Amino acid sequence: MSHPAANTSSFMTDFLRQAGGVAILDGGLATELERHGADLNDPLWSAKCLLTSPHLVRAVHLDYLEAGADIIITASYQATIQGFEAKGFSRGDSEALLRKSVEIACEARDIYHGRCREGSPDGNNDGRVLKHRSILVAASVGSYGAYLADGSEYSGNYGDAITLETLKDFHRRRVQILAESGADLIAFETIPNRVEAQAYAELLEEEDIKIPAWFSFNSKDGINVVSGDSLLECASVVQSCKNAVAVGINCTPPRFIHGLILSIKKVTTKPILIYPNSGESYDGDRKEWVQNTGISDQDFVSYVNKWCEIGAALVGGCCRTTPHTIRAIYETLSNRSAASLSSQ
Ligand SMILES: C[S+](C)CC[C@H](N)C(=O)O
Ligand SMILES: N[C@@H](CCS)C(=O)O
Ligand SMILES: [Zn+2]
Repeated sequence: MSHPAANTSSFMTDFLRQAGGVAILDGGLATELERHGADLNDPLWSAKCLLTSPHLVRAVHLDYLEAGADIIITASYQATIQGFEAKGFSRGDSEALLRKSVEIACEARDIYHGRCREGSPDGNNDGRVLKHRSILVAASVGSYGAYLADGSEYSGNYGDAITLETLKDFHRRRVQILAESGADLIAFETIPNRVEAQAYAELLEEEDIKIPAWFSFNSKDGINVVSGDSLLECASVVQSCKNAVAVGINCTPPRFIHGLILSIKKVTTKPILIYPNSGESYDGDRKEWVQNTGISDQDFVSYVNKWCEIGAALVGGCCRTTPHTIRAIYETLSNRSAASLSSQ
């Protein structure tokens, strides 16, 4: 896709129109990597697979495309130049690893489009969605708290030493590299506080970043973002950012999403994105999810139509959701468009 800065205002609305009104995001990337045997108990978390198992990252992207995702999110959530350098990589190699996360996702998209061309004309594709369509690659940028690798993205409390300027400097080079990597947009995800959203917005402007971005916050009370900062203020920062093409919530329990969409709607005209986790909670010391607090795919998906009715325009899943979740969202939204067509 071509997307000079001048087109930013219509970038997402055009894409959503092509997708039939609602676009489907992928589900948990790290979750799937672990399910396939990857050990993510590492400061780089899922980005460790860029070093050890890029083929697995590509396979998981493909699984999500075949489940019906229109947008795939790269394995760069916890890929930072600082994190790679701490492992002994040079600056150049660290930057190359960031680019590699995007290359892997673009390869998966190419392979997928090849499979669509070869797909069976009778539509019998072993349960895979092989439908030629525009697919976006979103370059993930996890927060400073994610880099800390202790689950700090669920507290957002960075201490007084971390300022707007510190955060801009922390993210600057990474954002520049990802913006020039061939990705279609940047996904600022699991943003835990207002100052980090402000840092991203200012960086996009200062560095004259040429691709659009989405901003996605997380909440643990259904009212504010996890740090306790006002969601309305956070979403207003995004509303004022001209490169921002969507604003929303990820990695947050599904039961909170309805109220959060209603809040965001009060302060934005931008498309709203929603990709909740399963409702389980993360133990950052053990790098494990605490079970028994989550919900089933059926329960998750039972919320989807309602979220779209009240304004969600991009819907997927975050941690502990899988290609099954995305496939179920795909089915639900297909039934929804069929029903609205037959009632016209
Ligand atoms: C979104 S959380 C589950 C990511 C992993 C966390 N930053 C850690 O390193 O433990
Ligand atoms: N894109 C990341 C988000 C973590 S909150 C992942 O799915 O692993
Ligand atoms: Zn998540």
